[in-house]
Amino acid sequence: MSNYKKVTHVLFDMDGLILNTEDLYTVAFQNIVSRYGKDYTFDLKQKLMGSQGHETANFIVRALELPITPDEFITETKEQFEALFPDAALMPGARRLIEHLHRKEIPIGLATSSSEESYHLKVDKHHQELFALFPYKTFGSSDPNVKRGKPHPDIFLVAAEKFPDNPKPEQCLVFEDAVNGVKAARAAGMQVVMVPDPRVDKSLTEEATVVLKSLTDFEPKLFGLPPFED
Ligand SMILES: O=c1[nH]cc([C@@H]2O[C@H](COP(=O)(O)O)[C@@H](O)[C@H]2O)c(=O)[nH]1
Ligand SMILES: [Mg+2]
Repeated sequence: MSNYKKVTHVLFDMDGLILNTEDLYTVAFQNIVSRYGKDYTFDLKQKLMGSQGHETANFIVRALELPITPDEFITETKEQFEALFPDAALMPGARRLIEHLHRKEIPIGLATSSSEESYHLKVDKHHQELFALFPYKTFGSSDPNVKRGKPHPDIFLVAAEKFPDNPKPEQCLVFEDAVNGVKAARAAGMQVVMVPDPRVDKSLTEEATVVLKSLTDFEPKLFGLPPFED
């Protein structure tokens, strides 16, 4: 018997999963903390991936003992993001999977911890057509219904409620790159396909239902979704 349960709806994380914005966050944050002689290590980054903007600012200012306020940190990030995010590239396999599910009329939703403003910076220049395929979008840092960032389940529960036919959590499959995102999806009662950064320690990927090196390796049939035809 298969360990995987059939799903009918799919929710996508964005940063580091559809778009390679994680490398850009690393550059942006390193540029800022370098001004104060600090390092934005992967260990610190992992703790922040999936959190909301204000949570990130509070955490990083405290963790690195920066001599600025969280609001000042947010102001500094804006300049970096405006320079870096418009040229964000797609992750391998993201376009093929999203277009496939759309073509097969599987309901898909976006569940990003980004703000709506940050979403537009990342998408408007090069990726509008692809993201137009998502009829339902949830922006964690902008949506008052998403009270807490990942690893809390709030965002996936709010995102699932947007589907008009009210799927149960177990009918939803989540795609995530981050440890906090996987925890959030599991806490919401959903199965989750994880495509982690290769630097993530294996012991931190164990909560995922499936762990893949790339979205190109995903087999929809495992979860009762229509197979690729190419
Ligand atoms: O190096 C970082 N990556 C990502 C984040 C946070 O994670 C969110 C993206 O999470 P997700 O992939 O779950 O949408 C970003 O909006 C940002 O707040 C961060 O703070 N630092
Ligand atoms: Mg992500």
